[in-house]
Amino acid sequence: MKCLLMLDLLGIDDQGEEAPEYLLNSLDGHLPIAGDSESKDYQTSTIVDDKTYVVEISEDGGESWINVKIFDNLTRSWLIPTVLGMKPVQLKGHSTLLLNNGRILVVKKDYPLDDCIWFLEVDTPFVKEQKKILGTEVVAWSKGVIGSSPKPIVISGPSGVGKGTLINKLMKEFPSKYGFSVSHTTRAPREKELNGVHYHFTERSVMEKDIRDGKFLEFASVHGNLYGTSIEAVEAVTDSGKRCILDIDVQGARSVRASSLDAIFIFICPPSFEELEERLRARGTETEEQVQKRLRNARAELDEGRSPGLFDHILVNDDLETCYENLKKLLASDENAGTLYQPTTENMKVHVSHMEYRADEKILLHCGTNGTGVKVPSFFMLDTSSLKGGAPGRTRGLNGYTVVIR
Ligand SMILES: Nc1nc2c(ncn2[C@@H]2O[C@H](COP(=O)(O)OP(=O)(O)O)[C@@H](O)[C@H]2O)c(=O)[nH]1
Ligand SMILES: Nc1ncnc2c1ncn2[C@@H]1O[C@H](COP(=O)(O)OP(=O)(O)O)[C@@H](O)[C@H]1O
Repeated sequence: MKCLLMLDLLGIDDQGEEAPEYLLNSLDGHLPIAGDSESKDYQTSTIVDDKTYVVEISEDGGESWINVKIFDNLTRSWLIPTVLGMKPVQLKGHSTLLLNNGRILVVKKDYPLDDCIWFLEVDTPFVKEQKKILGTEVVAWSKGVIGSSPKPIVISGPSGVGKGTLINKLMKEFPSKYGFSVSHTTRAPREKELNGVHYHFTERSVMEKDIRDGKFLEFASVHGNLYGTSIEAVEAVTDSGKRCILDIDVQGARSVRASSLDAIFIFICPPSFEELEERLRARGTETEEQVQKRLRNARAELDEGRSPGLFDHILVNDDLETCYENLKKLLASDENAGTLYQPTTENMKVHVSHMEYRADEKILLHCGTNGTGVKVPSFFMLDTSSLKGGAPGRTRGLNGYTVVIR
């Protein structure tokens, strides 16, 4: 059984002949763990170069969880990888299909389309980078999202330049369009700052553990405190259909640039260093010592911010209203560059039972039942040709359409 499935993935059938037209990996092809016919445990295997990635579901007492292990076909030994990202839960079965970009498509059995598509990244740029950093085998999960999403906006600039002021204006004028990524920080709250609104104010030890557990898209030590953007902070805003705004320092912007998050990067400059100093003092939220530290750091940030390749746009915040108008213009032109695809919810109430690879990065999903549980054969063509993002967040940009068989 196991052997058969692997041959399927290679595009060869059990007669040793080339599989026609597409690869078929049926959800009915779950592999009961050998020697335990009563077991509700399942596994699928996918060969990528010298390695076989085994995704297995274990069930116990109504709970189910998913494990990934790797068989090294050269050394004939098992490897336990570091697993990053948000993983699927409550699986009743699954099927896997190798895509050509270091990702394995994992489809949960008997779930609606908007909750059944997952990606296990095994050889993407993000995973390669993490392998180097961690020195272990790495795999990373991300949830697939049908339809495109508005691009997040990263705003950086030295302390006191007016980032918060500009972002507040934008959120006030367009509350249903923009959402703020609430960062975590170890710094103490300022007067009037609310936990969960301006920041998640966090103990350093807790934040360090969450960083180790892979919950952060980026983090940096800024002015002596730890700041970081959790993956969920960004994805929750984007999932709600809003354009996510990140107010992060230049180091954080660099990390996001290197991540899979497809964002627009804006750097805010002061008209002069003297003006920056004046604004920072006039705000009156920092001690003199803290002001001095922020000003020292500002010089380096201004140099870095202007370095080529990091920021897409630089705005000078001299007159506030002028800068705000320029920011709005810039965001409007960027918005128009991409058309948003939103599939109808009707398409998304079906339950998937099989999948087949077709040409042009399209995958045909066989959907057995409709939303009311009535058995009606239906098909959904999943288009993976315009994927955006990926682990450790969401894989967005999936397109699709129902297929009518006449
Ligand atoms: N890398 C990173 N920087 C952040 C994050 N949140 C805030 N910052 C940056 O940390 C710096 C200090 O922020 P804050 O203490 O609120 O003071 P402010 O700069 O005077 O507004 C600013 O440059 C913020 O952009 C984050 O999640 N990640
Ligand atoms: N264009 C501007 N001209 C004068 N003061 C400004 C301008 N933009 C912001 N400010 C003021 O400067 C101070 C710092 O702005 P803030 O938004 O808190 O900066 P940041 O978030 O970048 O640290 C605030 O008191 C704000 O009211």
